[in-house]
Amino acid sequence: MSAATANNSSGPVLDWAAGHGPVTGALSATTGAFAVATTGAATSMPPGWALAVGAAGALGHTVVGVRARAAGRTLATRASCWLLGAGWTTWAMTSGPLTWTALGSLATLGVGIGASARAMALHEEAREEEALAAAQWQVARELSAERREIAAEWVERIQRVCQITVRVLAVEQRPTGTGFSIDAELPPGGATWQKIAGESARLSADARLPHGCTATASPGIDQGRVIIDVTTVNVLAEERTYPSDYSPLSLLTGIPWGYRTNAEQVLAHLREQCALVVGPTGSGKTNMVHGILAGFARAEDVLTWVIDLNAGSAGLPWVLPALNGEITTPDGKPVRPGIDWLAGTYDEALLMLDAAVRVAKQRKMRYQSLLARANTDLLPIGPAIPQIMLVIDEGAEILASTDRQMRRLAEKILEVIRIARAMGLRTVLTALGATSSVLGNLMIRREAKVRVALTGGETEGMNLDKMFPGTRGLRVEQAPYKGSGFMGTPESPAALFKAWRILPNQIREIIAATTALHPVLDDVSVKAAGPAYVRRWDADRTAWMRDPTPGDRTPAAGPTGAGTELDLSALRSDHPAEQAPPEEEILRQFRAQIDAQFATAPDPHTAADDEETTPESGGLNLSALRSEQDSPAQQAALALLLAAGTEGTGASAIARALADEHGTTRQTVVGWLKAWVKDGTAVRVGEGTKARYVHHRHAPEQPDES
Ligand SMILES: Nc1ncnc2c1ncn2[C@@H]1O[C@H](COP(=O)(O)OP(=O)(O)OP(=O)(O)O)[C@@H](O)[C@H]1O
Repeated sequence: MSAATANNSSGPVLDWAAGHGPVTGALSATTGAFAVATTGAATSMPPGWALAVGAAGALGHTVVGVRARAAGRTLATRASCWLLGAGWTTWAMTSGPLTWTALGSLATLGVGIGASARAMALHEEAREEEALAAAQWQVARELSAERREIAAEWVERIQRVCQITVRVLAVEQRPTGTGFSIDAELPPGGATWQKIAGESARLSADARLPHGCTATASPGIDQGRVIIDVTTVNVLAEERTYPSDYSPLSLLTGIPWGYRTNAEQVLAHLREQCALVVGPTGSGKTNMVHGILAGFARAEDVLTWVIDLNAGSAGLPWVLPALNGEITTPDGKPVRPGIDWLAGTYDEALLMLDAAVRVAKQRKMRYQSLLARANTDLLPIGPAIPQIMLVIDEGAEILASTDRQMRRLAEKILEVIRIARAMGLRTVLTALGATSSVLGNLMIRREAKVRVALTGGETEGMNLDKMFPGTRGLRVEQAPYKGSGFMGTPESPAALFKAWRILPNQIREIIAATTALHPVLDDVSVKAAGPAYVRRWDADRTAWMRDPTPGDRTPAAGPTGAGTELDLSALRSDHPAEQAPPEEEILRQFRAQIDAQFATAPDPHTAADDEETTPESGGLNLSALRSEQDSPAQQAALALLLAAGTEGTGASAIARALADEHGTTRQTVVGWLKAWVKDGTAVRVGEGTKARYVHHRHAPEQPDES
């Protein structure tokens, strides 16, 4: 009976597990012992029973304590309470518990237990923490046991497959749980990381990795080390949209073009390199070009010029929403196109390439002193002197063409590639196939080392060995998904990758988000590029973009629905009542075009200022100027004003720059500047001889728009 009572932890006396404080704990031990002793004496219980009660109490406590994860030393104290109590009980039962000696000794025992328990309370707290740390250490130990297991497995595998005995220094597991990386030391005697890289396919097969997962080797911290990245989850199979972080990028720190099998971004470093993107029809090439243009749009030191002779389809989604005034910045201002120039026709492409060659040559001459000062032969590219990235869709096919006209374009493309590296003009060429006419070209082989092969499951014309010479173990079947393939750069050896999916809506979002980021072409380059550049958004030059061939457009449903595209005649009739009056709509679109033409977004006049927009009232005076005085000289002057950035410029400087080509006098320029200040296009800053004019985009504060 007593033993049963002792084992019953919910009993009134023997309940040690119910959160005793130091005193009640001791009391409960002593009173419990007293109760058993009195009961035992009264019922003539044999003294051995009491000992059994104590032992049972101690045992019960240990079990409960273990369940409650009490610290080891606390358990010992609790158990000893029981054993002490049990010893007293045995003695008292034999000598009679109600003697003073017996009671006094029980009280002493209780106090002793109480004191010990008080000390224990403090100790317990510290001990709990210690225990927690120990538990964590245990987890870490188990983790490193897992790492040790991975290390042992791969040392053995590399030995068996590559006949190289490496020593693993570290195993890092990816937080995303998609695989791990092994940092290993190569054995002395000439083993290289390339030898392991060459056996990638066999290692992957040996490890029975899922499809799309690889074990790839790359150089370690020095030539005696190797990093082996093992992917265990196939991230290439899933569709990932272009990251929604549109923060500014720089060409100098690399532009992300997609992600690797370990879900890490892969960067293209294009300050000196050209790029070649090969992808057969349906592989996701157009989508990838959009991803590339998105990256360039985010770069503060890049202006993108696009040539796409397939009706400009690669570039149109980056231009039309801005040209048509369909989108605005978050604060309601019109936006600049996401690219700086789009050539969709042969003639426009020729103009662009000629301008590019002139820019390269002029930069070389005019920036001599800058190069000398900076002690470099590479033009210091930045927001003030941006790099021009020429993206030529199916450019490789232009290079391979035997057509006489195409050969002219090809020669100019090759000239840009050949002469313009130091001066900050580089190309991204796409190709339908990695044909020998593309890769056989020495200039491409030498200058275009940023390479992408989009396979999308296509095996035809996919000569990966030629695309990525020196890299073995790449197999087309590893990348059967659209938008996936291989990418290699001088910084990042060729390996599996996938481009992000990007849809027209996101392109529009990026155009709006990056409009203020785009640099302005430097003065030297604007002058070199000449009217061909300054007038690139002219109505006659962009007429092809506005060709109303149905279905040949981006999904351009504008804010007012049907009729918002640039079919101006359509705007004059049949308007639903809720639409803006046709005149306003026409003017709004006209403004947007002109704004885009001069790359002058944001428009100082919002749609609400429509009374300002009639030519008579000045409005966006560029419109008025277009009709009355739309001269190349004036456009060049405006371009110079823009190019002058926050520094601004003056009438004399502009007149000097225009004198040779246009014969413009200072007096004329003064007249223009005054008109521009009046209509808000320019802001006059400084006084007296320090007075200068700043384009409103670069003005310290937006000018008052009234
Ligand atoms: N990165 C990607 N992720 C997921 N799906 C993609 C990706 N890229 C492309 N796709 C899919 O593949 C289809 C074809 O893509 P895209 O039009 O870019 O290919 P393409 O090679 O340019 O073909 P075409 O030359 O016929 O236009 C897309 O409609 C889309 O469904």
